[in-house]
Amino acid sequence: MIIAIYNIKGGVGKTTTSINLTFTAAKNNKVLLWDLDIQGASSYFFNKNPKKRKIFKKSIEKIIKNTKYPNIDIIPADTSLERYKNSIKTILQDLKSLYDIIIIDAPAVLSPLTKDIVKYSDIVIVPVLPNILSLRTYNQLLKENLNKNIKLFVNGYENKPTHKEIIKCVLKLPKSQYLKTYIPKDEKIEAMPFERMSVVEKYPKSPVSRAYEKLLKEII
Ligand SMILES: Nc1ncnc2c1ncn2[C@@H]1O[C@H](COP(=O)(O)OP(=O)(O)OP(=O)(O)O)[C@@H](O)[C@H]1O
Repeated sequence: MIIAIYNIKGGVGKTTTSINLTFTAAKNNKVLLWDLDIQGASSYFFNKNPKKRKIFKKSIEKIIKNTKYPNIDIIPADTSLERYKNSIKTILQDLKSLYDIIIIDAPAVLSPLTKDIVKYSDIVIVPVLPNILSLRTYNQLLKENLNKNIKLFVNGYENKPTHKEIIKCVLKLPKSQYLKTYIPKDEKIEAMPFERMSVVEKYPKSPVSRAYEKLLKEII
């Protein structure tokens, strides 16, 4: 199954979600995390730096890196994303035969590449912050009509009136457009990059880790 984590808007939790879902999924599945964001934030968690790579000189399998986690492989960030032009569909088909779950950390732009990722993924999950503007950007993405399985979920939820209002707005959307699991705002998440560790790994029984488990279940 290919799960793309994407939003046109930046800073909404795409990398945070990619990393934590990767570790959650890896408990029972062989997982590939493909860091398609040139900033390389997901790669950073595995001590990998973005590279300029000539993908067409090598098959996709050759650029996959093992990690110290037996169930997690990664394709680290690549600064020359134009190399994937017109080839995403075939690449994803090839990768699908090698892994149970492929998680794509996609960049916050609406480009031919991200449109292809959205189009050829089995599900696109869209982290939205609990505010109206974030919901509005999600609608912009839906209007592109790229995939019928594009679902938002709220990230960074706090138990306060404005956030409760946003949840009410989400629950009024057609069921096909949202995941009902939301991820709470948690300081442990902000600390993740300091230790290059996911919260799921470090605090497996915390409410936020349980929320990621629930989110993955809902996705699958
Ligand atoms: N649920 C959460 N609770 C607390 N902090 C969070 C949460 N989700 C994300 N953050 C913090 O918000 C910031 C942005 O998150 P992240 O880097 O995952 O977003 P992004 O969408 O990948 O950003 P970019 O568009 O720059 O790639 C980070 O500092 C992260 O630690």
